[in-house]
Order: sequence, then C-alpha cells, then structure tokens
Amino acid sequence: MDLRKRRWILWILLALVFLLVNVYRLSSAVLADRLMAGFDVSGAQLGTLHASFFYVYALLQLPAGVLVDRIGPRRTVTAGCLLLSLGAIGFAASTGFYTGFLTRALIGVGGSVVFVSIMRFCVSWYRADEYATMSGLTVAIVGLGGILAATPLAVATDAIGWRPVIFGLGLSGLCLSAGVYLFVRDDPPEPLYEDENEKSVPSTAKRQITYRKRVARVLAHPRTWLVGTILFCTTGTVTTLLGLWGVPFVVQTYDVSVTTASQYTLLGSVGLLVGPPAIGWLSDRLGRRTELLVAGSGAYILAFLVLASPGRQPLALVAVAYFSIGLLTGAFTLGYPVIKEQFSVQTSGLSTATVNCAGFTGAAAFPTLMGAALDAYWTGETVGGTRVYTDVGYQIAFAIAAVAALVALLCSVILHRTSDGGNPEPTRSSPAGSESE
Ligand SMILES: N[C@@H](Cc1c[nH]cn1)C(=O)NCC(=O)O
Repeated sequence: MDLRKRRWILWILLALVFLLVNVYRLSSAVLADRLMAGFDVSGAQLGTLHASFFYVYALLQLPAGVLVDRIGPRRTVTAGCLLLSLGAIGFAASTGFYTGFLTRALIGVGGSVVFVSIMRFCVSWYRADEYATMSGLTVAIVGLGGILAATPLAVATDAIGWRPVIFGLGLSGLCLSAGVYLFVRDDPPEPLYEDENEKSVPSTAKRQITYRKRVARVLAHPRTWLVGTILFCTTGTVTTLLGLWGVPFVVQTYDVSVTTASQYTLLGSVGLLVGPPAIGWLSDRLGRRTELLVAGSGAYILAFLVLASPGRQPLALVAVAYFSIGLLTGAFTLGYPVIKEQFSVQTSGLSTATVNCAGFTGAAAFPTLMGAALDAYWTGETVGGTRVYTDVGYQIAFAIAAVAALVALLCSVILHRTSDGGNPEPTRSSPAGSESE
C-alpha cells in the first residue's frame, strides 16, 4: 500500500485509542449520578475518583516520554491500551470506592502514554511542515471525546446501563491494542520523502550523546518552561471551563436547566474539534508558529474577559466566548511543534511529554484555584446539594482565567522575540543523530 495512505490508516488506529482515553476521562459528568449510586460514594469521593485520572496522567507524562523515546510508539501504545482497557473492565465490575479508584487510576496509567506516542509517530511518518496540522488533528480528538462523552454516552447508558457501556469500551480497547501491535510501525519501511532534509527520521537512529544528557537539556531549556507555562495556563483554564465550572456558571447566572447549559460546553468542545487542526494547518501553510501563538493568546484573554466582565452578558455572547475558548486551544497546540523543533528527534517524546505534563498540572490546579474564588463568594445556599455562587464569584473566577491567559500571552511574546521567528526551520525534523538543543 502507498505509504502516504498507510500512515493515515495507522494514525486513525492510534487516534481511536486516544478517543477512548478521552471518553473515559470526560465521562464523569454524565455518569456522576450512576457512579455515586453504583459505588455508594459522596460527591467529594466522586471528585477524588474523577481527579485520580488527571493526577496519574500528569505524573506519568515524563516516564511516558522516556518510554516512547526508548521503545517506540507501537509497543508503548499497545501496552498502554491494554492497561487502560483492563482498567475499564475492572471499573465496570467495581462496586466500591477503592476498587473504583484503583481501576480508574489504571485507566489513567494506560492512557498517559497515548498522546505522546502519537506525537512521536507523527515525527517519523509526517514532514515537519505537516506536524502542526497533525498535532492539531490529534488534539481535536479531545474535542470529539468531549462530544461523545456527552449526549451519546448519556443515551447509551440510559439504554443499556453504564456498566455494559464501559465494559464494551474496555473490550473494544483490547481489540484496538491487538490492532496497534499488529499493524502500527514506528517508522516507515523506506523514506517517505526524497529530500534528505525532509525524510522521516528513524526512531532507532544512532544516539550520539547519552539520553540522560538529553533529559537534562530538555528540562533546563528556557523554551521548555515557556511552552510549559503556556500549556499550564491554557490547558488548565479550558479544561476547568468545559469540564467543571462552565455548566454551573450558565445554570446559576442565567437560570436555565443543566441540559441547556451543557449545550454551551458542547460548543466549546466543537471549538476544540475545529480549532486545533485549522490553526495547525494554517501554521504549516504560513510557516509561522509564534505569531499565531501571540494572536491566539490575545484573543483568549478577550474571551475570558467577556465572562469576567461585570453585569450579565447576553447568552449569545457567552456562547461565542465558550466556542472561542475551545477554538483558540488550537493556537496553544502550536506549543507542541515549537518544542519538537527545539530538540532532536531522539528526545521528542520526552520534550512533548514535559510540556504536556505542565498542561495537565494546570488541569489539576485551576479547578481548585477557581473553586476557591467561588467559595469565597458563596451565597450560603445549596440547591440539590450544589452550592449556589454569586455573579461576583464567577467574575473573579473567570478573571483568574483571564490573568492566566495574560501570562500565556507574555510567554508567547517572549517565545516569539527570542527566536528567529520561532517558526519551522527550513530543515524538517532534526536529522537523525544530530542535536539541536
Ligand atoms: N494540551 C492539551 C489540550 C487540551 C486537553 N484538554 C483540553 N485541552 C492536550 O490535548 N493534550 C493532549 C493530551 O495528553 O490529552
């Protein structure tokens, strides 16, 4: 089969595994009532159960990066998918908090390796000026997962119950794991491109300096910290809006039902589905990265300022803000190509994983930070066990997100000004065995 067609089939296979990861990680909202009843847990315990995935995910990013650099994406995703599917089957069979916690954590362990492995696969199978598009397409799977984990998951669990649904997803994961092992290859069997600089780079390329030194260079490089801070601020705020406070804000401020409010977060997921591939594609076509990062950060601040401004904005404007916040995630996704282009191919798993770890640390930190602001302005009332917050509380919570977006803008400006454009270099992925750090 033509290698250019084959790489798409392989990417889709890997993307299906990443889709499973995202359905699991975003499923708690829809399954909340059933999980509380099924595991006999309180709201706080359910929160811990949900968060266990993110803590494990963030903690394991660095080991995941090292693993994929060492053994390649095929074996890493096969093992990851196997573990997360066994975790899902165990979760479906759990009846108590501890088994629920452990099996959900196992889903996090297996899931933690998938995104960095796909990014490493793309380094070998795609040109550098296709990499931003591929990063965007891969991040779009997060948006697709958000959409599937909403109404379709709710309909499926209503029809057959949550345990059979999760069990079925676990079984399909086992099949996918076998598919990845049988069909995916870490590198194309022959170079995909004629130009020496454009050919894909074997993941088994000869190492000239020790991996330990490469790790030290990645961790010490200012760009790692700049991109890491951008992802900390933006992944943190977008996941907190779409995954946590976005629905209560609309319900409590505009007095609409949860179903109506969830359509606004759904719009955010649609933005996340469309924005990263579109902005990634634009970046590859224009040969520009950091300019788009700067512009995207500026617009991201504005979107949060709409939500943070005093008075109640029209719901249509709130809808535009939610959609834009998802869409603009595409600009921050350019952090992955920026960091990949900074380091050699042999360290690309680790460099991607390091900045992704920062993103998910943000996803763990911002819910608490914004929640603390909301608690400080709590009305004192609870409805159906849920605290009712004031408009001022929400404005301050969103102002925190706007300040985080400002920090992302400052880092983007520094990235832009400290690079020769910060854009894809004329050479594609750094040639095998060379060091660009
Ligand atoms: N940088 C994030 C973007 C994101 C995730 N959720 C909301 N935004 C990302 O997609 N990382 C990849 C991953 O590991 O899931």
